[in-house]
Amino acid sequence: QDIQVQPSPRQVNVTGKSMTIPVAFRLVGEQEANPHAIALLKQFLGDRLGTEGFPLFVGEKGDRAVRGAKRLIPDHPEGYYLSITDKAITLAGNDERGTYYAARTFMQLFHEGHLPFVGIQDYPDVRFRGVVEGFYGTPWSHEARLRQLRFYGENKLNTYIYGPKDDPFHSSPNWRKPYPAKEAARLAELVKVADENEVDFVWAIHPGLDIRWETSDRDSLMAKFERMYDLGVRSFAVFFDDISGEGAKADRQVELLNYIDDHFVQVKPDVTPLIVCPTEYNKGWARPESGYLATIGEKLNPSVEVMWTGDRVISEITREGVEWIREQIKRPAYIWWNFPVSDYVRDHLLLGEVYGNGKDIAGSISGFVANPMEWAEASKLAIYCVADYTWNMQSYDRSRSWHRAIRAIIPENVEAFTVFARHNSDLGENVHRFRREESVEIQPVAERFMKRYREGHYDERDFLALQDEFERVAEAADLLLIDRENEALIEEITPWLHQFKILGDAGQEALAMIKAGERGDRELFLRKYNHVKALRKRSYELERQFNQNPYQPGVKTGTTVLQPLVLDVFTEATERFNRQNGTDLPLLADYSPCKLTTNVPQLEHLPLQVYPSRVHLTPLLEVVKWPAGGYLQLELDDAYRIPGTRLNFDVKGDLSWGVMEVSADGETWQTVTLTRDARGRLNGKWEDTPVKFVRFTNTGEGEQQVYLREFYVVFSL
Ligand SMILES: CC(=O)N[C@H]1c2[nH]c(C(=O)Nc3ccccc3)c[n+]2[C@H](CO)[C@@H](O)[C@@H]1O
Repeated sequence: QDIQVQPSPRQVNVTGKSMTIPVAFRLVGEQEANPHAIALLKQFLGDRLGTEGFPLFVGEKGDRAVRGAKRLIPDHPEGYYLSITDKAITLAGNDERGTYYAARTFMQLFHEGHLPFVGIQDYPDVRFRGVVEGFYGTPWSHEARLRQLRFYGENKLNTYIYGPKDDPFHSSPNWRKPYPAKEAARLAELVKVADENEVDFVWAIHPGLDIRWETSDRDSLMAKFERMYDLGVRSFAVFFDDISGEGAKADRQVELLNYIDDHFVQVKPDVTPLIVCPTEYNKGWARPESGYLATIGEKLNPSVEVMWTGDRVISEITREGVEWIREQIKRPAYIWWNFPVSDYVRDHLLLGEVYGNGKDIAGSISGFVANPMEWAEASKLAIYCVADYTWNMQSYDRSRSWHRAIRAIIPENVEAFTVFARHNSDLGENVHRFRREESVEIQPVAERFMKRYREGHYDERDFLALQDEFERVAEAADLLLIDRENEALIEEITPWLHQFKILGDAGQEALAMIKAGERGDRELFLRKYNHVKALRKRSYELERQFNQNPYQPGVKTGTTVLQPLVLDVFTEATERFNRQNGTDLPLLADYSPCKLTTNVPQLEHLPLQVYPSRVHLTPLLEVVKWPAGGYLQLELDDAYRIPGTRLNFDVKGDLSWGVMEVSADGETWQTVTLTRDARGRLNGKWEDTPVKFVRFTNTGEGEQQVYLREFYVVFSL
């Protein structure tokens, strides 16, 4: 009998027998047991609960109701013993949270009108498990946070750290100020719901950007913690990440932290250990010569938890890595795992499996919290898997957990969401060089197909497999776009679903180009060719319309395997068509809002990096010989304001020989004033009237030799 419990329990003894769910239950131990566990059971059992009925014994170790199970309760924090027999049900916690978790497990055992006869002894590997809302970008909404806390209760996660970088009352400028009444009331509600779900609501403060090491700021911080305590907060953190200067000084930080610990945490009867995110929070940044970590290890009160992101800011957590930091800080590290956070790849969704962290780290860490995406519902896939991983590492199975997560999050559209998540998991190139697998199953088929297609003899089975995958992509997008069971999730991912639909259609049409070309059906080929180009333009327009942000605007999907495959098939099929028909159809499927024309030979084939609201010329390493009268012109697909142009030719002295101009019609031109910044770059802007053309011309007498270090144009409607 497959007992499926999330997270995977440690020890399960099944008899293979079960009973029909009793029509009535009788709670025994209600007065002594964890009231949240009792409330949960009452809500779940509803009118099955009465004074008569099948006995359900609930309580903590030492309570009368479960004294018979005392020896069977695991002696671990949050551990529990659960037993279902034909005589009675026992839910016995080693502590209050253990009882709550026993109730959560009990609820999962109801299956198709039956309850299995089972004995479970269970407890978590990692002491503190959960989420740190610690990303840059739009903080989660209040409703999203409420849903998160209930999700953590369902998945035995016991920690939520509130630390959104862009909350001005968490960080600068208002960390010293109390929250306004409305925000304060919302935080109080979050604390209440967290408590009901046995989650520690940890309020974090991020003072380091402008803290002054004076009594006044220390008192401001203590006062803020008192305000948060009045709202019900019983767990606190101080984040010193991503700061420099005065705020980054280890001895000052330690002095403040020890003061808080001594005069607030240790004084209050019900506050959990203080947590700090240090400034040197990963090994890549740790500088032994700075003595920063040594100061933390030697001088910071041992009761203070110290966070750590691993060998790098974004990295997999290894046994070697956690042992190293444990030596430095003289205590087990409290892991801040930067996944599935996507605030540095905001155009991507990270919906893939949770993998790469050691299964042997439990004994060397005190906590493990995941930093999620700004997309709260979409982050639940990874959070569900982190709950499974941190509860029972040895039994963690990345694929099993991921599939279960999808079924838990969107049970009515499992297949469609599985297809969608499979192709939305890698980050693409990024500043942290952190990558994830994507499109794993179809990748070898795609690679083999393209190789053999280019060689002139692809396998029809590969063709059909790819066609089937693109059909599934298109189907999945449409099914999910009409899904109403998890509207909050669909609302978050809708831009990506539209992009996914376009990808599915474009893939099918690109493959149809191959068949049309093979049959010599020119008319059909051209129809498919034009359809793919239209789809790519729609994709571009969608990128400009949704998810606009100053960092990675736009909507990327299938970027590791499927998108490149569409472009490769399109190009190869078009090249063959051109050869067979003596035509010169452009080979690029990608729509570009910008066309480059120039009479400077070295710039003729310069690739453009086109983003939803700016276009960059690819820098050149060699010297560019720019003749007198030489020009470089960008023609945009529409009329735009040009809030920013920048060029850096790395030339000393002024650029009096050149002029930057704009035009609405390509006939009448206006000069753009360029000002040199501290780094010698020339910046300009044109916001008076929308223009379609931007050009730079050598209006001097002779050839100029420059380095094309940087040339970009920012445009906005
Ligand atoms: C501890 C930590 O990761 N802090 C922040 C953080 N900091 C960084 C940096 O890369 N910080 C950095 C890099 C270079 C120079 C200064 C700061 C990444 N992240 C996370 C992912 O983007 C972000 O969500 C998080 O708030």
